[in-house]
Amino acid sequence: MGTLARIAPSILSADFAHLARDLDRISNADFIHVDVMDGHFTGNLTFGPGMVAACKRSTDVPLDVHMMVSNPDETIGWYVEAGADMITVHAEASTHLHRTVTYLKEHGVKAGAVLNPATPVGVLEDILPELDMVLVMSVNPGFGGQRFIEGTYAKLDRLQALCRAVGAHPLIEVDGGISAANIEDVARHGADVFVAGSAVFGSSDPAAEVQRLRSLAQSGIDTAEADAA
Ligand SMILES: O=C(CO)[C@H](O)[C@H](O)COP(=O)(O)O
Ligand SMILES: [Co+2]
Repeated sequence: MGTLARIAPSILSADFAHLARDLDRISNADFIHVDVMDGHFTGNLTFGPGMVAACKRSTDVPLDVHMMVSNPDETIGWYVEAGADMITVHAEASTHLHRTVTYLKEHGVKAGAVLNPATPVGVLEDILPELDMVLVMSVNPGFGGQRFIEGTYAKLDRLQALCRAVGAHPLIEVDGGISAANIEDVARHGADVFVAGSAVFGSSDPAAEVQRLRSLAQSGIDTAEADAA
């Protein structure tokens, strides 16, 4: 079987006053994407481990915790304890990425690294074989509802080439400005996990939007795999 498209709605665009209801509305998602921001690495402040633990109590969907924080090594244990299934840390913020990835694996948590739009894929070359996921930011981190940066397509191509060169097979997640208008193209360039905040929660039927995005992404993945065969 070929690669499966996975949709990770970002609760950054949920109604925080009705979080359990909104999590229920996306129970067909593949991951719940939790954007942790510290007001320092990003110009915005969002969730801490209490929110991750609350999500864990409210949904069976695996939690994909995106840590947009300075010095992630200092606080990553909080999110492991809170029940994160996958944690991604920014390459720009982590001074000991190999140690962090090793720590996560030892604690049974999937490990990923994130690249800001201006960070070249080459910085991950030596750690790629250890990673469960690479998250490519297609906006500058901090806020939902931003416009997708078109240079992401070429960056995904470079990441695919690097993965092939080192024999690594991480999931490739893309985050920021993903919608029905571009998800098929993003999938054609090698992504298989798609974060969508405003597109999902801006819809009157979030579950139907998750399904629509997944079908479009799957068709992009299938096209790319047929072209490569
Ligand atoms: O990490 C993020 C922002 O830093 C969010 O995950 C992202 O922006 C999702 O929101 P949208 O789909 O509305 O762009
Ligand atoms: Co995110």
